[in-house]
Amino acid sequence: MKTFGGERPAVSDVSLAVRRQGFLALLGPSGCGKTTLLRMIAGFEQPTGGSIDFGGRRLSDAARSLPPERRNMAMVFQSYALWPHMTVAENVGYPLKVRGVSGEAYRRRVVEALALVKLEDFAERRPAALSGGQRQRVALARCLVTEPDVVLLDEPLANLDQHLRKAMEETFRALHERSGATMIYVTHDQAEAMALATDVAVMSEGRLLQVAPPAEIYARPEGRVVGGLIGRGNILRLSLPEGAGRQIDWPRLRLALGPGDSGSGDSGRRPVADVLIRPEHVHRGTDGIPMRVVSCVFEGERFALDLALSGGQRLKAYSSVAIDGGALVPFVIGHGWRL
Ligand SMILES: Nc1ncnc2c1ncn2[C@@H]1O[C@H](COP(=O)(O)OP(=O)(O)OP(=O)(O)O)[C@@H](O)[C@H]1O
Repeated sequence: MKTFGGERPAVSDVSLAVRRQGFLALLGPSGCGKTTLLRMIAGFEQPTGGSIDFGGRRLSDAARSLPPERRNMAMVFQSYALWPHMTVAENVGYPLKVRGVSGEAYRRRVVEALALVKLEDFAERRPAALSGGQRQRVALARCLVTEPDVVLLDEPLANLDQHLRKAMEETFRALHERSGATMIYVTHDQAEAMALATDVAVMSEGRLLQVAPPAEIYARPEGRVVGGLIGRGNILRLSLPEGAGRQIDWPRLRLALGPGDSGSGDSGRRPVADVLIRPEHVHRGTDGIPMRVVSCVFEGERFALDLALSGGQRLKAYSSVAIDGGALVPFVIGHGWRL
């Protein structure tokens, strides 16, 4: 828990076990407390309640806190904070100098760290002569040179363009495999989190909502916030019979969407539930129910459809062919997930 004196704590009720050598992505909207949690793990902030342990050792609680330099962790920030007057090799070697490493050991470790991020040929350049992605890789090498147990990354790709982000994702994945470090990665980009992480933790308003591997959190999100944040899809309000389970199949969905309810969910006869429908589970089919195609947008590899149900609720779907806007077409929903 961390309170800065405001009414609501920046972080509260976060109980989280990070898998050793795992890659945990901390995901959530702006201001939800991701950075504060990361800074507490690093030792830059002290919790006002609760505690943080690492490998059986207490790092901090409200009474005391081990200083950051004694945690064997390294943090990479959004702004790379490289020293402009130093070469790439000098920037990377700086943390070793501070620790009193010199001579052959110093040279070997700088070369190894530069090789990890594939910047061996740039050792003598100054940061000003590098691209954004290369600068970020220098910052990464500087953080890995001390062989930290834990690498903390605060939106490290936020300042890069879309193309570079993709390339850097590859770098992160490879680095995670080769370095053996446990990584904790803050982002508000869910696609990035899903692509990189072994586990995704979703936060909202200072609280931890769910922690699970990417495929698990995508298929079985808990609640509207996680369902709305992870992947694409729509949340329908549907009246379902008691004990319908979490995975709702097409016969049940058809009944809930059928004449009478019309998908409005306000029949008043049965409890109303939030059901997440992924676009890849919505298909054209003769045994489907008619939906109005509101728009059909070409996305390169496919068309993205916006569909309106008779009760007014909306669905996304994909199609390999274009469908005229305004057409009334039967669609089947393979299954949905009750949130
Ligand atoms: N030093 C501070 N003093 C007072 N309030 C703070 C401080 N640091 C953070 N907060 C508040 O704590 C809350 C969580 O902030 P935090 O930076 O952890 O969010 P975040 O999820 O990392 O957001 P973003 O994605 O925008 O960086 C916010 O309401 C913020 O205003």
